[in-house]
Amino acid sequence: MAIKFGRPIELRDAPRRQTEALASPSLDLTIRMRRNRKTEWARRLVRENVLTTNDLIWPMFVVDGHNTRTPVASMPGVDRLTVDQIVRDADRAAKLNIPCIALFPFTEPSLRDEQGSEALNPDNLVCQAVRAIKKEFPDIGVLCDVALDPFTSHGHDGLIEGGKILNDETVAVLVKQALTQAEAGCDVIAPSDMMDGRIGAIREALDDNGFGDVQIMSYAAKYASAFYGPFRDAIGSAKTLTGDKRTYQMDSANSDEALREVELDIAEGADMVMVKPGMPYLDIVRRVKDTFAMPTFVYQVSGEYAMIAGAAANGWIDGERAMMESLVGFKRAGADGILTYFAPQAAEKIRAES
Ligand SMILES: NCc1[nH]cc(CCC(=O)O)c1CC(=O)O
Ligand SMILES: [Mg+2]
Repeated sequence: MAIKFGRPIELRDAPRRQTEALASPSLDLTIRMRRNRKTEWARRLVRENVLTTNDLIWPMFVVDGHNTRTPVASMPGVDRLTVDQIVRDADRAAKLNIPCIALFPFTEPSLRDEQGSEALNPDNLVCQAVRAIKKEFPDIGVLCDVALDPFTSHGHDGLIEGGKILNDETVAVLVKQALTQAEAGCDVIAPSDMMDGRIGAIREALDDNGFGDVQIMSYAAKYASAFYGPFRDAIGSAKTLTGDKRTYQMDSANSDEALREVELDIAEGADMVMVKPGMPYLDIVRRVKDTFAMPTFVYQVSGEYAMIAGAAANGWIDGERAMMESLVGFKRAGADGILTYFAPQAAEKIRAES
């Protein structure tokens, strides 16, 4: 229906109501969009997208020690947790009906080396946390990040030689890291490293080693982003990172390239794909969902969290409303689920409103 001056063109020549000269100007509108917004019940009735707790994946930071929660300065409200505290928050996640949690370690600097060897230690923090969570709460999903940056002295996701990140050599290590995590009981392997070919290599190794049921969520379209800053504080790689990650993570100017990345990861065996970061890349989420109809996830990363939480802490925005608006925005863009540090707060809000 075409509209001209507020009247459908089809009605252009229909007789208009005779309005006497009114004190206030009255537009002769057939269509008034505001009718559907007039009350809360009407808004609820026409609402197109809903955020539920089923949409949330809660990322957590693990640190060595006992019974300690250490705040991450650049992520107000987020702590690094010792394994016992991780189990406590897993309990909270279960009670809030959050389906899945994601684990990231803060590795002791003395355990970091050029090769990221600690990634392959079956008793590293992530593996300890996975075992502890799975023992208490076998029904909650546990997702583990595959990449070397929490374990390398240089803070890169892969092996380096002469300043260059090696692709194929790194993939061989990532495969071992994934097997180590699967052995510990991880449900979802989530490679965030952006090496080429790692999804296929990990899928094959999982299948060959009796882990055919372990899922892969690929960080398929992951951009080189300034929004990862607070995360690097949280895992302690911000200070040590040499250079940037632009030779392996995507250029933020690109969109078609994201589709090629996602297509390859699907072909290599990814069960779910992810776009990261979130808010500046909603167009990518929409294209990926429309093109592939895959379970599509989005990561609202640390810098996005920090922007909202930081502004809210200063009283500059209503943090709770900004949080919910940003999260439903991901649903509107086509995401099936969201990795977000707001997961517990959002779940509590959803529960309070239902
Ligand atoms: N493999 C690293 C990794 N896995 C998840 C994040 C970022 C998450 C966030 O910022 O919240 C990063 C950062 C990076 O690539 O440097
Ligand atoms: Mg790729």
